Amino acid sequence: GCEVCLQNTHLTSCYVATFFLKKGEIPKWLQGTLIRNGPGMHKIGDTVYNHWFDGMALLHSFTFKDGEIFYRSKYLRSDTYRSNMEANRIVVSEFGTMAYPDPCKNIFAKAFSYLSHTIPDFTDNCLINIIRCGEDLYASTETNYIRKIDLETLETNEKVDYRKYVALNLATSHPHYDTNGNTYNMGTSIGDKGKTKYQIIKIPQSKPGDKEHACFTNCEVICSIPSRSLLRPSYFHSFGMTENYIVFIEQPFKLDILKLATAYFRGVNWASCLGWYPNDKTYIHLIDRETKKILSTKYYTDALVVYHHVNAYEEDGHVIFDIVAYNDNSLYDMFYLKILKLDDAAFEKQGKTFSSPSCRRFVIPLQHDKNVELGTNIVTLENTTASALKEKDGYVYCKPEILFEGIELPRINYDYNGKKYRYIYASKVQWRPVPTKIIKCDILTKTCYEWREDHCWPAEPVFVRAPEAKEEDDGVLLSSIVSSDPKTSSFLLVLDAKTFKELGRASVTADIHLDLHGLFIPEK
Ligand SMILES: CC1=C(/C=C/C(C)=C/C=C/C(C)=C/C=C/C=C(C)/C=C/C=C(C)/C=C/C2=C(C)C[C@@H](O)CC2(C)C)C(C)(C)CCC1
Ligand SMILES: [Fe+2]
Repeated sequence: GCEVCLQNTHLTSCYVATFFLKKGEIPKWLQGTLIRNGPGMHKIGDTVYNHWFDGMALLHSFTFKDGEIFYRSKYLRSDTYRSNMEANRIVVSEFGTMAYPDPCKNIFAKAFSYLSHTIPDFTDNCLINIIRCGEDLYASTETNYIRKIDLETLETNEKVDYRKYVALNLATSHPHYDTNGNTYNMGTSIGDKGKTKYQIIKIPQSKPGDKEHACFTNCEVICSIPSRSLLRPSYFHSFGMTENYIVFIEQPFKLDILKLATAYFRGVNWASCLGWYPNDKTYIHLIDRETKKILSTKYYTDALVVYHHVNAYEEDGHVIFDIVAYNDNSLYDMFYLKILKLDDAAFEKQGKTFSSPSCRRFVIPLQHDKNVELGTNIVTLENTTASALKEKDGYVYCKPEILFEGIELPRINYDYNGKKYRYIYASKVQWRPVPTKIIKCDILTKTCYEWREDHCWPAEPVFVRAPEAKEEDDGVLLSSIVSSDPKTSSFLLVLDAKTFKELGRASVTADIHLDLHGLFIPEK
C-alpha cells in the first residue's frame, strides 16, 4: 500500500483478529473496547480517490479483557462500499472525488441523471467517527446517513437516514452526550420550506425493549438557527455544550448551495463547493438549552476556521469555550493525496502555505451593564487575556486568548465536558501531513508533556478515567501507533495520563491504518 495514506488494499476481503505481544503493565481495571474509524482504502480497481477523507471507512477495535488485548479491523459494509466493490471501481462521490455511475454516459444522459436527483443521494461511507445513541453505536460521516455497527464483531447493520426523522441534509460527526444518556447533534437543513437553517437535535437514550430506531423516532429539534444566508450556510464540524448553553460558531467557511446543486453536472467535487470569505465575520451563537432561544447579543470575532471544539463551560456569568482554529481554510487542501505523497523536501515548500492551528479561548460575558461605554472590555473574569468589546447595535467583538500553538485532534476527560477543566490531550502538529507526537496540555500552568518515538505515528489520544478517579487526569491515555518502519510492528500505547509515562504497549502483527476518531466503550 501507499506509504502515507496506508491503503490496506490487502485487507479488502475481510477482517483481522490478531494476537498481541505485550510489554509493560496494562492496568487490570482497563476493561472495554476502544473502537475507531478512519479511511482505509483509497484505490478500487483502477480508480483512485483524490482526497484522504474519501477512503473507504475501516473500523478497528482494541478490546481489553482481564489483562488480554484483542485487535480486530473490518471495512464498513456501507452501500457505497458494496457498490464500489461490485463495480470494481469508484462509483459513489465522496468529499474530494466526484464519481459517475456510468463512465460512458454522454452529457445529455448526465444532465438527465442530474435533473432526476435534484439533490444527489449522498454517500454512506461513514469514515469519521463513532457515535453512541444509548446502547447503540453508529459509524458517522457528515452526510444525512449513519450506519449502525456491532461493537463485538464490527459488522455493519442498518443505515439510518436522519431525514426520515428530522429536517437535516448534513449532520456533524462530533455529537455531545449528557449524563442521562441523551445524545445531541447539530446539522444543516437546506432549503426546507424555502429556508436554510442549522438544527440542534436531541436523540433520547434508547432503552432495552424499545422499538427499532425508537431513539430516532423520538428525536427532537431543540433549536433552529436561521442561516445568515439562504444559499450559503456555514460549514461546521463540531460544536460546544455547557450545562446551560450550546455554542455554535457560524464561520465564513461556507457551503455554496448553487455550486452544490450543479457540481455533478459540472464534473467537480463537493470540496470545491466550500468557499472561504476572509473578509466576513465569524458569529458566535449561544443557545439557551432551557428556553431553546438564541441569546440576542451579537457576539462575533474575526474570520477563522474551526473544525474541533475542545470544551466549553460557564464561570461567573461567562461562557468560556476553547477551540482549535486556523486563520484560513487550507487544512482540507493539505489532505489531497497528491500533497500527502510529496516527499519531505517538496512538502517543506508546499507546507509553508498551510496555516497552523492554535488552541484559542473565547470568554463571552452573558450579561453587561447597558450603560457601559462603547469600546469597553466587558469580560470581568480574572486570569484571562480574552476580551469582549462592547460595540453599538448589540454587537460584542470577542478576541481570544491563545492557549497553545500547533495542536489538533483534541480530547478531554469527557466527565469534564461542559465543566471547568484543566487538561487537553491532542496531536502535536508538525510541518508534515502525518502525526508524530501526542501531547498533554495543562491550561492552568500552560505547560505540556509530549510523547514521541522514532518511526511512530500516533493517532488521536483517547482518555479513559480510572475507576476511583479523584483528579481530572486520573486515568490512562490510549493511542494506536502506526509504525512507519517495516521492521517494527504497529502497537497500542497506554500512557499514564497524569505523568505521561508509558505503562505498557501491545504490538499487533497486522497493519494498523492511520485513522481519525474513536470512542472507548467500558465493559458493562
Ligand atoms: C455530501 C456533501 C458534503 C460532504 C461530504 C462528505 C463525504 C464529507 C466528509 C468529510 C470528512 C471525511 C471530514 C473529515 C474531517 C476531518 C478532520 C477535520 C480532521 C482533521 C485532522 C487534522 C486537523 C490533523 C492534523 C494534523 C496536522 C495538520 C499535521 C500533522 O503533523 C499532525 C496532524 C495529523 C494531527 C459537503 C462537503 C458537506 C457538502 C454537501 C454535500
Ligand atoms: Fe473531527
